[in-house]
Amino acid sequence: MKIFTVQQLAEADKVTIEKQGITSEELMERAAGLVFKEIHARLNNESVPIKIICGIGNNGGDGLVVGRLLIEHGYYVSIYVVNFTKERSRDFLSNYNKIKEIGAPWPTLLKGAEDFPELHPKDFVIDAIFGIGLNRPPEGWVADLIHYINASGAFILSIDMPSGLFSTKTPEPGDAVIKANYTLTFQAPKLVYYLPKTAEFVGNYQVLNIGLDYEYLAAAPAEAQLIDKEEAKNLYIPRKNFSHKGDYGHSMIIGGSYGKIGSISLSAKAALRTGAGLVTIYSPECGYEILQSILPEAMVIIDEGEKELKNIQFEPEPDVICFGMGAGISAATVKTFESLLKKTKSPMVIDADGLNMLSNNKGFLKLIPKNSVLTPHPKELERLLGEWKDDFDKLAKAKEFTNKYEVILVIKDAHSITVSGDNLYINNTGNPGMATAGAGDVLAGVITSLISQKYEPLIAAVFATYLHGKAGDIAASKLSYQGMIAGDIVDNIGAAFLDLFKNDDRGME
Ligand SMILES: NC(=O)C1=CN([C@@H]2O[C@H](COP(=O)(O)OP(=O)(O)OC[C@H]3O[C@@H](n4cnc5c(N)ncnc54)[C@H](OP(=O)(O)O)[C@@H]3O)[C@@H](O)[C@H]2O)[C@H](O)CC1
Ligand SMILES: [K+]
Repeated sequence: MKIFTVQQLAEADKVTIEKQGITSEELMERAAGLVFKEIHARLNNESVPIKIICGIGNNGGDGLVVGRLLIEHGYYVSIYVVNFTKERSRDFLSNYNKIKEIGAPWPTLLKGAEDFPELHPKDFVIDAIFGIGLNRPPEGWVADLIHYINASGAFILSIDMPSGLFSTKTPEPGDAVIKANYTLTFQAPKLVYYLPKTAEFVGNYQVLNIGLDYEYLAAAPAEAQLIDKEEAKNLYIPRKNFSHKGDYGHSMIIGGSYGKIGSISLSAKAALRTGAGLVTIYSPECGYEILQSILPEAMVIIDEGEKELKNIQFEPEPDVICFGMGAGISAATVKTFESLLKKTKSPMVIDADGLNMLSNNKGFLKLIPKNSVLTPHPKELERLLGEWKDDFDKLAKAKEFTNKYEVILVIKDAHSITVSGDNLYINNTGNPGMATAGAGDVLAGVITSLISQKYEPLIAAVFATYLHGKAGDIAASKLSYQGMIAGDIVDNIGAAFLDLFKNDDRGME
């Protein structure tokens, strides 16, 4: 699903009104009508006190429409208007008048802290103060009102955006931003729903399709792509009936050191479970017996170093090399990594200590084969890119980095983001149970395996991140967030593939 900028959504609004021959008020009625429908379906005429806090723009207008429809359906509703200015949007005003037309009392005007409504933990608060029109931080008593709503303990449903949350910057601690339990948003999710410092304000969310002009949206370049099952399914390459292991490539997993052999075994097992034809593990000598006994499906080549990699030499050349898990950063390992980078021509996957070595030796960056996939977690990313001001600055720096070195970055987080040039792919699978040792090693193995099966490196990165998260979700559904470990992610990669085609007649082919 495409994620658009606020400017694109405003433009889509205009185009829709023109092409569909409707008024902006009709579009508001349509959009807010969908919000009402969702609330009605959930509350099912329950007699919960509903308090709608409206601004004076179109977000407030949405709040008024929702209020009118709820009143007409017999709900117990109080509507408030935050009077931070005398200005009113046109569609706000016409819907303000409609409240009177249905015989309901006028909304209560809030002019300062003395007017704040009483709020109780059992109330259902609808936040319609600011939407995507926010253009400066809320101040004074309006900011206090936002803090007051947050502190009430009531259930908060935000319309379109939690009020006070900008679409292009992250709040500072203490800023006035509604902390929603749920957000109902129009047409497309917003980038801030997925970033570490902003997602917490959004709560759970749902996207309501308000029928904005399809042609405009299809042609508009996406700010980012959200990767869900539909998108992931389109990336899948079916396996041929007449094929052999050579068709699915040879992955080589290089890494490990004394006490950290488990990491490469997880990557290798993940590569096998993702469908690689052949997997070779290249390890220090101390890994030989361990790896041969725990993973009979993999071949093992050992380095001359007993406890660490010292002189990486192998034959034949694999289709793809994954480097770094558990490798350590000793001087000898750094040196042999440098020569590996110099002699490798095809895209690599670089993870963990491989990334640390790149950060410590920035001169290595230009040696990375084009189109390689780097998979840093936030700390590793910071070492690579330097400090950033906020999540937006981080993404700008990441784009610059991938452009400069012609590589692909998978920024691992709750919503991992794959960055390639100016393109962002936001993953929508995964869960907090995956914050566990070895989960990253598994991801590196999945990406490697897909590249060996001739997926383009960018597609491999995006698809692997989806599958890895889905495998984690399936593992968590059986074992809990706490009880799952990285090996369980590996064990459910197959189920993640099957899930792609659940309820689909075509099956996996
Ligand atoms: N296509 C769609 O997605 C549709 C969206 N709808 C809804 O419309 C809002 C956006 O409405 P808009 O009127 O543009 O803006 P807001 O309601 O978010 O804000 C209103 C005005 O408030 C002023 N403002 C901004 N920041 C502050 C602040 N910190 N303090 C005080 N005032 C502020 C600003 O006006 P100024 O002239 O004062 O600058 C805003 O314009 C969208 O989110 C949806 O809810 C439609 O209903 C349907 C289609
Ligand atoms: K809002």
